[in-house]
Amino acid sequence: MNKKSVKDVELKGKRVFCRVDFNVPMKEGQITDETRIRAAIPTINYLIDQGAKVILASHLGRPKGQVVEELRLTPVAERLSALLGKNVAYADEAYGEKVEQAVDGLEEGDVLLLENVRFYPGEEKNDPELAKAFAQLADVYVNDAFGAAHRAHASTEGIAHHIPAVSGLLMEKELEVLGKALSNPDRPFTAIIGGAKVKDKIDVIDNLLDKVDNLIIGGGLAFTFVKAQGHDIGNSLLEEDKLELAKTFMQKAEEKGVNFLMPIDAVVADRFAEDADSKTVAINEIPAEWMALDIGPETANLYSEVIADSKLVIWNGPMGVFEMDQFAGGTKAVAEALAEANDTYSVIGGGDSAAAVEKFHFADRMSHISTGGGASLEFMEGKALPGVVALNDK
Ligand SMILES: Nc1ncnc2c1ncn2[C@@H]1O[C@H](COP(=O)(O)OP(=O)(O)OP(=O)(O)O)[C@@H](O)[C@H]1O
Ligand SMILES: O=C(O)[C@H](O)COP(=O)(O)O
Ligand SMILES: [Mg+2]
Repeated sequence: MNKKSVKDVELKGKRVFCRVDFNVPMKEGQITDETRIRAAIPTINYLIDQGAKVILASHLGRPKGQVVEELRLTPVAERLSALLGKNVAYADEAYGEKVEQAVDGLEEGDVLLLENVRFYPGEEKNDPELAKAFAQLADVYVNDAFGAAHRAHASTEGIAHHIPAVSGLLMEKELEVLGKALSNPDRPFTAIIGGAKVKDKIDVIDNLLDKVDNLIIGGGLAFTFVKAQGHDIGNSLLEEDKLELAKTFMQKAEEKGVNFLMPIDAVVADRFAEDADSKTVAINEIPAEWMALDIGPETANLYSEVIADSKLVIWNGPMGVFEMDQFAGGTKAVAEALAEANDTYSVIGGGDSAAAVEKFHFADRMSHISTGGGASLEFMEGKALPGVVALNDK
Protein backbone atom coordinates (compact mmCIF):
# COMPACT_ATOMS: atom_id res chain seq x y z
CA MET A 1 0.00 0.00 0.00
CA ASN A 2 1.20 3.49 -0.79
CA LYS A 3 -0.19 4.97 2.42
CA LYS A 4 1.74 5.52 5.63
CA SER A 5 1.14 2.96 8.32
CA VAL A 6 0.96 3.23 12.08
CA LYS A 7 4.32 1.45 11.95
CA ASP A 8 5.90 4.37 10.09
CA VAL A 9 5.39 6.99 12.83
CA GLU A 10 6.79 7.76 16.26
CA LEU A 11 4.09 7.20 18.86
CA LYS A 12 5.72 7.35 22.27
CA GLY A 13 3.94 9.85 24.47
CA LYS A 14 1.80 10.98 21.53
CA ARG A 15 -1.94 11.51 21.76
CA VAL A 16 -3.37 9.26 19.04
CA PHE A 17 -6.91 9.65 17.70
CA CYS A 18 -7.71 6.16 16.41
CA ARG A 19 -10.91 5.78 14.39
CA VAL A 20 -12.25 2.24 14.70
CA ASP A 21 -15.46 0.62 13.49
CA PHE A 22 -17.23 -0.53 16.63
CA ASN A 23 -20.58 -0.51 14.80
CA VAL A 24 -21.49 -3.89 16.27
CA PRO A 25 -24.89 -5.61 16.15
CA MET A 26 -26.84 -4.97 19.39
CA LYS A 27 -29.99 -6.39 20.89
CA GLU A 28 -31.59 -4.89 23.98
CA GLY A 29 -28.39 -3.16 25.02
CA GLN A 30 -26.23 -6.28 24.55
CA ILE A 31 -23.55 -6.74 21.92
CA THR A 32 -24.56 -9.80 19.88
CA ASP A 33 -21.33 -10.11 17.89
CA GLU A 34 -17.96 -8.70 18.89
CA THR A 35 -16.03 -9.53 15.68
CA ARG A 36 -15.39 -5.87 14.91
CA ILE A 37 -14.09 -5.14 18.42
CA ARG A 38 -11.74 -8.11 18.33
CA ALA A 39 -10.51 -7.10 14.89
CA ALA A 40 -9.33 -3.72 16.21
CA ILE A 41 -7.37 -5.19 19.14
CA PRO A 42 -4.02 -5.64 17.33
CA THR A 43 -3.82 -1.94 16.47
CA ILE A 44 -4.95 -0.86 19.94
CA ASN A 45 -2.39 -3.14 21.58
CA TYR A 46 0.29 -1.86 19.23
CA LEU A 47 -0.51 1.73 20.22
CA ILE A 48 -0.45 0.78 23.91
CA ASP A 49 2.87 -1.04 23.53
CA GLN A 50 4.39 1.95 21.77
CA GLY A 51 3.47 4.17 24.72
CA ALA A 52 0.78 6.21 22.93
CA LYS A 53 -2.14 7.85 24.72
CA VAL A 54 -4.94 6.12 22.89
CA ILE A 55 -8.17 7.95 22.05
CA LEU A 56 -10.68 5.68 20.30
CA ALA A 57 -13.60 6.97 18.25
CA SER A 58 -16.42 5.11 16.50
CA HIS A 59 -19.97 5.38 15.28
CA LEU A 60 -22.73 2.98 16.29
CA GLY A 61 -25.89 2.69 14.24
CA ARG A 62 -27.46 5.65 12.50
CA PRO A 63 -28.54 8.17 15.18
CA LYS A 64 -28.68 10.95 12.59
CA GLY A 65 -26.90 13.72 14.46
CA GLN A 66 -28.60 13.45 17.82
CA VAL A 67 -28.12 11.64 21.10
CA VAL A 68 -29.89 8.29 21.11
CA GLU A 69 -29.53 6.62 24.51
CA GLU A 70 -29.51 3.05 23.13
CA LEU A 71 -26.66 3.95 20.80
CA ARG A 72 -24.19 5.09 23.46
CA LEU A 73 -20.87 3.27 23.39
CA THR A 74 -20.97 2.29 27.08
CA PRO A 75 -21.42 -1.47 26.41
CA VAL A 76 -18.58 -1.34 23.90
CA ALA A 77 -16.25 0.26 26.48
CA GLU A 78 -17.04 -2.56 28.89
CA ARG A 79 -16.47 -5.28 26.33
CA LEU A 80 -13.27 -3.67 25.12
CA SER A 81 -11.94 -3.44 28.70
CA ALA A 82 -12.53 -7.17 29.07
CA LEU A 83 -10.87 -8.02 25.75
CA LEU A 84 -7.84 -5.81 26.41
CA GLY A 85 -7.58 -6.86 30.02
CA LYS A 86 -7.26 -3.26 31.09
CA ASN A 87 -9.50 -0.39 32.02
CA VAL A 88 -10.90 1.63 29.14
CA ALA A 89 -12.03 5.10 30.18
CA TYR A 90 -15.24 6.27 28.54
CA ALA A 91 -16.25 9.82 27.70
CA ASP A 92 -19.93 10.53 27.17
CA GLU A 93 -19.04 13.16 24.58
CA ALA A 94 -16.72 13.06 21.56
CA TYR A 95 -15.01 16.45 21.70
CA GLY A 96 -14.93 19.70 23.66
CA GLU A 97 -13.62 20.86 27.01
CA LYS A 98 -14.61 17.84 29.07
CA VAL A 99 -13.04 15.45 26.57
CA GLU A 100 -9.88 17.59 26.40
CA GLN A 101 -9.55 17.31 30.17
CA ALA A 102 -9.93 13.55 29.98
CA VAL A 103 -7.25 13.44 27.28
CA ASP A 104 -4.94 15.62 29.42
CA GLY A 105 -5.26 13.04 32.18
CA LEU A 106 -4.10 10.14 30.01
CA GLU A 107 -0.78 8.43 30.78
CA GLU A 108 1.22 6.54 28.16
CA GLY A 109 -0.63 3.32 27.28
CA ASP A 110 -3.98 4.52 28.63
CA VAL A 111 -7.10 4.08 26.51
CA LEU A 112 -10.08 6.46 26.29
CA LEU A 113 -13.20 5.68 24.25
CA LEU A 114 -15.15 8.69 23.00
CA GLU A 115 -18.94 8.81 22.61
CA ASN A 116 -20.66 7.81 19.35
CA VAL A 117 -19.40 10.34 16.80
CA ARG A 118 -22.72 10.22 14.93
CA PHE A 119 -24.45 11.97 17.83
CA TYR A 120 -23.12 15.15 16.16
CA PRO A 121 -24.68 16.40 12.92
CA GLY A 122 -21.23 17.49 11.69
CA GLU A 123 -19.91 13.94 11.55
CA GLU A 124 -21.78 12.69 8.50
CA LYS A 125 -21.66 16.13 6.88
CA ASN A 126 -17.89 16.03 7.21
CA ASP A 127 -18.07 19.47 8.83
CA PRO A 128 -14.56 20.99 8.84
CA GLU A 129 -15.17 22.53 12.28
CA LEU A 130 -15.95 19.14 13.81
CA ALA A 131 -12.95 17.60 12.03
CA LYS A 132 -10.78 20.35 13.57
CA ALA A 133 -12.26 19.74 17.00
CA PHE A 134 -11.38 16.03 16.72
CA ALA A 135 -7.90 16.88 15.45
CA GLN A 136 -7.32 19.22 18.39
CA LEU A 137 -7.51 16.24 20.74
CA ALA A 138 -4.52 14.48 19.21
CA ASP A 139 -1.05 14.59 17.61
CA VAL A 140 -1.56 11.68 15.22
CA TYR A 141 -4.59 10.22 13.46
CA VAL A 142 -4.83 6.48 12.83
CA ASN A 143 -7.64 5.13 10.70
CA ASP A 144 -8.36 1.48 11.48
CA ALA A 145 -12.06 1.68 10.60
CA PHE A 146 -12.02 -0.24 7.33
CA GLY A 147 -15.77 -0.82 7.72
CA ALA A 148 -16.41 2.93 7.56
CA ALA A 149 -13.70 3.83 5.03
CA HIS A 150 -16.28 4.32 2.28
CA ARG A 151 -17.76 7.20 4.27
CA ALA A 152 -16.26 10.69 3.93
CA HIS A 153 -17.15 11.80 7.44
CA ALA A 154 -15.41 14.14 9.93
CA SER A 155 -13.82 11.29 11.91
CA THR A 156 -13.00 9.13 8.87
CA GLU A 157 -11.85 11.74 6.34
CA GLY A 158 -11.98 15.35 7.53
CA ILE A 159 -9.64 14.92 10.48
CA ALA A 160 -6.92 13.47 8.23
CA HIS A 161 -6.38 16.90 6.71
CA HIS A 162 -5.32 18.44 10.04
CA ILE A 163 -2.79 16.11 11.69
CA PRO A 164 -0.43 13.37 10.44
CA ALA A 165 -2.72 10.59 9.24
CA VAL A 166 -1.81 6.91 8.89
CA SER A 167 -3.54 3.56 8.49
CA GLY A 168 -4.02 1.01 11.25
CA LEU A 169 -3.11 -2.68 11.06
CA LEU A 170 -6.64 -3.91 10.38
CA MET A 171 -7.09 -1.37 7.61
CA GLU A 172 -3.86 -2.58 5.98
CA LYS A 173 -4.76 -6.23 6.31
CA GLU A 174 -8.20 -5.76 4.78
CA LEU A 175 -6.86 -3.81 1.82
CA GLU A 176 -4.17 -6.38 1.23
CA VAL A 177 -6.38 -9.48 1.41
CA LEU A 178 -9.25 -8.04 -0.60
CA GLY A 179 -6.86 -6.47 -3.11
CA LYS A 180 -5.17 -9.81 -3.69
CA ALA A 181 -8.45 -11.69 -4.20
CA LEU A 182 -9.57 -9.10 -6.72
CA SER A 183 -6.48 -8.29 -8.70
CA ASN A 184 -6.82 -11.45 -10.75
CA PRO A 185 -9.91 -13.26 -9.51
CA ASP A 186 -10.16 -17.02 -9.77
CA ARG A 187 -13.21 -17.99 -11.80
CA PRO A 188 -16.08 -18.68 -11.64
CA PHE A 189 -16.32 -15.53 -9.51
CA THR A 190 -19.61 -15.18 -7.64
CA ALA A 191 -20.99 -12.25 -5.65
CA ILE A 192 -23.86 -12.77 -3.20
CA ILE A 193 -25.66 -9.60 -2.21
CA GLY A 194 -28.37 -9.44 0.43
CA GLY A 195 -29.23 -7.60 3.61
CA ALA A 196 -31.37 -4.60 4.27
CA LYS A 197 -29.44 -1.55 3.03
CA VAL A 198 -31.16 -1.56 -0.34
CA LYS A 199 -30.39 2.07 -1.17
CA ASP A 200 -26.68 1.66 -0.42
CA LYS A 201 -26.13 -1.66 -2.05
CA ILE A 202 -28.24 -1.69 -5.16
CA ASP A 203 -25.87 0.64 -7.01
CA VAL A 204 -22.96 -1.65 -6.28
CA ILE A 205 -24.58 -4.29 -8.46
CA ASP A 206 -23.99 -2.25 -11.58
CA ASN A 207 -20.21 -2.37 -11.19
CA LEU A 208 -20.16 -5.94 -9.98
CA LEU A 209 -21.85 -7.00 -13.22
CA ASP A 210 -18.64 -6.01 -15.03
CA LYS A 211 -16.59 -8.33 -12.85
CA VAL A 212 -18.45 -11.45 -11.80
CA ASP A 213 -19.68 -14.61 -13.52
CA ASN A 214 -22.61 -15.15 -11.12
CA LEU A 215 -24.57 -12.58 -9.19
CA ILE A 216 -26.80 -13.97 -6.46
CA ILE A 217 -29.45 -11.74 -4.91
CA GLY A 218 -31.10 -12.41 -1.56
CA GLY A 219 -32.21 -10.70 1.64
CA GLY A 220 -34.45 -7.67 1.76
CA LEU A 221 -32.71 -6.34 -1.31
CA ALA A 222 -34.12 -9.12 -3.46
CA PHE A 223 -37.70 -7.94 -3.36
CA THR A 224 -37.15 -4.76 -5.30
CA PHE A 225 -35.94 -7.09 -8.07
CA VAL A 226 -38.80 -9.52 -7.60
CA LYS A 227 -41.20 -6.63 -7.97
CA ALA A 228 -39.30 -5.40 -11.02
CA GLN A 229 -39.89 -8.86 -12.53
CA GLY A 230 -43.59 -8.11 -12.24
CA HIS A 231 -44.49 -10.13 -9.13
CA ASP A 232 -46.47 -8.91 -6.14
CA ILE A 233 -44.31 -8.66 -3.05
CA GLY A 234 -46.92 -7.77 -0.42
CA ASN A 235 -45.33 -5.83 2.42
CA SER A 236 -41.77 -6.97 1.68
CA LEU A 237 -38.94 -4.47 1.73
CA LEU A 238 -39.14 -2.28 -1.37
CA GLU A 239 -37.12 0.63 -2.70
CA GLU A 240 -39.72 2.04 -5.04
CA ASP A 241 -37.45 4.51 -6.81
CA LYS A 242 -34.92 1.79 -7.65
CA LEU A 243 -37.37 -0.35 -9.60
CA GLU A 244 -36.31 0.93 -13.00
CA LEU A 245 -32.68 0.53 -12.07
CA ALA A 246 -33.33 -3.05 -11.01
CA LYS A 247 -34.74 -3.73 -14.48
CA THR A 248 -31.72 -2.26 -16.21
CA PHE A 249 -29.44 -4.45 -14.09
CA MET A 250 -31.27 -7.59 -15.12
CA GLN A 251 -30.92 -6.51 -18.74
CA LYS A 252 -27.25 -5.71 -18.34
CA ALA A 253 -26.63 -9.13 -16.76
CA GLU A 254 -28.18 -10.77 -19.79
CA GLU A 255 -26.12 -8.71 -22.23
CA LYS A 256 -22.92 -9.45 -20.34
CA GLY A 257 -23.64 -13.15 -19.96
CA VAL A 258 -23.68 -12.89 -16.19
CA ASN A 259 -25.76 -15.54 -14.49
CA PHE A 260 -28.18 -13.43 -12.43
CA LEU A 261 -29.82 -15.51 -9.71
CA MET A 262 -32.94 -14.41 -7.89
CA PRO A 263 -35.16 -16.14 -5.35
CA ILE A 264 -37.61 -18.66 -6.78
CA ASP A 265 -39.36 -19.17 -3.45
CA ALA A 266 -39.55 -17.31 -0.15
CA VAL A 267 -40.54 -17.66 3.48
CA VAL A 268 -43.30 -15.14 4.14
CA ALA A 269 -44.70 -13.90 7.43
CA ASP A 270 -47.85 -12.05 8.43
CA ARG A 271 -45.77 -9.57 10.42
CA PHE A 272 -42.18 -8.75 11.32
CA ALA A 273 -41.90 -10.82 14.49
CA GLU A 274 -40.24 -13.90 15.91
CA ASP A 275 -43.61 -15.58 16.50
CA ALA A 276 -45.32 -14.46 13.30
CA ASP A 277 -47.33 -16.90 11.22
CA SER A 278 -45.13 -18.03 8.36
CA LYS A 279 -45.10 -20.27 5.31
CA THR A 280 -43.03 -21.02 2.22
CA VAL A 281 -44.44 -19.88 -1.13
CA ALA A 282 -43.31 -19.70 -4.75
CA ILE A 283 -41.93 -16.30 -5.61
CA ASN A 284 -44.99 -15.36 -7.70
CA GLU A 285 -47.33 -16.24 -4.83
CA ILE A 286 -46.40 -13.79 -2.07
CA PRO A 287 -49.76 -12.94 -0.50
CA ALA A 288 -50.80 -9.31 -0.16
CA GLU A 289 -50.31 -8.05 3.43
CA TRP A 290 -47.55 -10.65 4.00
CA MET A 291 -43.84 -9.97 3.89
CA ALA A 292 -40.98 -12.11 2.62
CA LEU A 293 -38.37 -12.48 5.36
CA ASP A 294 -36.15 -15.23 3.94
CA ILE A 295 -35.33 -17.01 0.71
CA GLY A 296 -37.08 -20.37 0.45
CA PRO A 297 -35.44 -23.83 0.52
CA GLU A 298 -35.49 -24.29 -3.27
CA THR A 299 -33.69 -21.00 -3.69
CA ALA A 300 -31.19 -22.01 -1.02
CA ASN A 301 -30.46 -25.25 -2.92
CA LEU A 302 -30.00 -23.41 -6.18
CA TYR A 303 -27.64 -20.89 -4.60
CA SER A 304 -25.70 -23.63 -2.82
CA GLU A 305 -25.03 -25.40 -6.13
CA VAL A 306 -23.65 -22.26 -7.71
CA ILE A 307 -21.47 -21.64 -4.66
CA ALA A 308 -20.07 -25.17 -4.79
CA ASP A 309 -18.96 -24.57 -8.39
CA SER A 310 -17.33 -21.19 -7.72
CA LYS A 311 -13.64 -20.49 -7.10
CA LEU A 312 -14.10 -17.06 -5.53
CA VAL A 313 -17.19 -15.91 -3.65
CA ILE A 314 -17.80 -12.58 -1.98
CA TRP A 315 -20.83 -12.43 0.26
CA ASN A 316 -22.36 -9.32 1.70
CA GLY A 317 -25.71 -9.18 3.44
CA PRO A 318 -27.74 -12.02 5.00
CA MET A 319 -30.29 -13.92 2.91
CA GLY A 320 -33.06 -13.30 5.44
CA VAL A 321 -33.85 -12.05 8.91
CA PHE A 322 -31.45 -14.60 10.41
CA GLU A 323 -31.78 -13.06 13.87
CA MET A 324 -35.18 -14.81 14.09
CA ASP A 325 -34.98 -18.61 13.89
CA GLN A 326 -37.96 -18.92 11.55
CA PHE A 327 -36.19 -16.81 8.92
CA ALA A 328 -32.62 -18.03 9.39
CA GLY A 329 -32.74 -21.04 7.04
CA GLY A 330 -31.56 -19.29 3.88
CA THR A 331 -28.62 -17.55 5.51
CA LYS A 332 -27.58 -20.74 7.27
CA ALA A 333 -27.75 -22.78 4.05
CA VAL A 334 -25.61 -20.30 2.14
CA ALA A 335 -23.09 -20.15 5.00
CA GLU A 336 -22.94 -23.93 5.06
CA ALA A 337 -22.45 -24.17 1.29
CA LEU A 338 -19.53 -21.76 1.59
CA ALA A 339 -18.04 -23.66 4.51
CA GLU A 340 -18.20 -26.89 2.54
CA ALA A 341 -16.75 -25.49 -0.67
CA ASN A 342 -13.15 -26.45 0.05
CA ASP A 343 -11.79 -25.25 -3.24
CA THR A 344 -13.42 -21.83 -2.97
CA TYR A 345 -11.90 -18.63 -1.61
CA SER A 346 -14.72 -17.15 0.47
CA VAL A 347 -14.83 -13.53 1.57
CA ILE A 348 -17.57 -12.51 3.99
CA GLY A 349 -18.25 -8.79 4.32
CA GLY A 350 -20.55 -6.90 6.63
CA GLY A 351 -21.28 -6.58 10.31
CA ASP A 352 -24.46 -8.63 10.22
CA SER A 353 -23.14 -11.13 7.68
CA ALA A 354 -20.11 -11.80 9.88
CA ALA A 355 -22.44 -12.14 12.87
CA ALA A 356 -24.54 -14.68 10.97
CA VAL A 357 -21.54 -16.80 10.01
CA GLU A 358 -20.38 -16.66 13.62
CA LYS A 359 -23.83 -17.55 14.95
CA PHE A 360 -24.01 -20.69 12.82
CA HIS A 361 -20.42 -21.67 13.73
CA PHE A 362 -18.96 -21.51 10.23
CA ALA A 363 -16.60 -18.59 10.86
CA ASP A 364 -13.40 -20.64 10.99
CA ARG A 365 -14.24 -22.29 7.67
CA MET A 366 -14.35 -19.04 5.71
CA SER A 367 -11.21 -17.78 3.96
CA HIS A 368 -11.56 -14.16 5.09
CA ILE A 369 -14.15 -12.42 7.22
CA SER A 370 -13.96 -8.77 6.39
CA THR A 371 -15.07 -6.17 8.91
CA GLY A 372 -16.37 -4.10 6.02
CA GLY A 373 -19.85 -4.44 4.57
CA GLY A 374 -20.50 -1.49 2.30
CA ALA A 375 -16.79 -0.70 2.44
CA SER A 376 -15.71 -4.10 1.14
CA LEU A 377 -18.30 -3.88 -1.64
CA GLU A 378 -17.16 -0.44 -2.76
CA PHE A 379 -13.57 -1.58 -2.66
CA MET A 380 -14.39 -4.62 -4.80
CA GLU A 381 -16.20 -2.40 -7.25
CA GLY A 382 -12.91 -0.62 -7.71
CA LYS A 383 -14.00 2.61 -6.04
CA ALA A 384 -11.54 4.70 -4.05
CA LEU A 385 -12.36 4.73 -0.33
CA PRO A 386 -12.30 8.32 1.00
CA GLY A 387 -11.06 7.18 4.41
CA VAL A 388 -8.01 5.64 2.73
CA VAL A 389 -7.43 8.35 0.12
CA ALA A 390 -7.18 11.01 2.87
CA LEU A 391 -4.26 9.27 4.63
CA ASN A 392 -0.68 10.48 4.13
CA ASP A 393 1.23 8.98 1.23
CA LYS A 394 4.40 7.02 1.94
N1 LIG B 1 -36.13 -10.13 3.63
C1 LIG B 1 -35.69 -9.26 4.54
N2 LIG B 1 -36.51 -8.28 5.01
C2 LIG B 1 -36.06 -7.42 5.93
N3 LIG B 1 -34.82 -7.41 6.46
C3 LIG B 1 -33.98 -8.37 6.03
C4 LIG B 1 -34.36 -9.32 5.06
N4 LIG B 1 -33.31 -10.13 4.84
C5 LIG B 1 -32.32 -9.71 5.64
N5 LIG B 1 -32.71 -8.65 6.37
C6 LIG B 1 -31.93 -7.94 7.41
O1 LIG B 1 -30.77 -7.38 6.86
C7 LIG B 1 -29.93 -7.04 7.94
C8 LIG B 1 -28.50 -6.97 7.52
O2 LIG B 1 -28.34 -6.17 6.38
P1 LIG B 1 -27.04 -5.24 6.13
O3 LIG B 1 -27.24 -4.65 4.80
O4 LIG B 1 -26.85 -4.36 7.30
O5 LIG B 1 -25.87 -6.34 6.03
P2 LIG B 1 -24.42 -6.35 6.66
O6 LIG B 1 -23.84 -7.67 6.39
O7 LIG B 1 -24.46 -5.92 8.09
O8 LIG B 1 -23.63 -5.24 5.82
P3 LIG B 1 -23.13 -3.80 6.39
O9 LIG B 1 -21.89 -4.07 7.17
O10 LIG B 1 -22.91 -3.01 5.15
O11 LIG B 1 -24.20 -3.24 7.24
C9 LIG B 1 -30.17 -8.09 8.99
O12 LIG B 1 -30.40 -7.46 10.24
C10 LIG B 1 -31.39 -8.85 8.49
O13 LIG B 1 -32.37 -9.07 9.48
O1 LIG C 1 -21.78 -1.38 9.24
C1 LIG C 1 -21.14 -0.82 8.35
O2 LIG C 1 -21.12 -1.21 7.16
C2 LIG C 1 -20.24 0.34 8.72
O3 LIG C 1 -20.05 0.44 10.10
C3 LIG C 1 -20.80 1.63 8.15
O4 LIG C 1 -22.07 1.91 8.67
P1 LIG C 1 -23.09 2.83 7.84
O5 LIG C 1 -23.56 1.99 6.67
O6 LIG C 1 -24.18 3.18 8.81
O7 LIG C 1 -22.32 4.03 7.36
MG1 LIG D 1 -25.36 -4.16 8.84
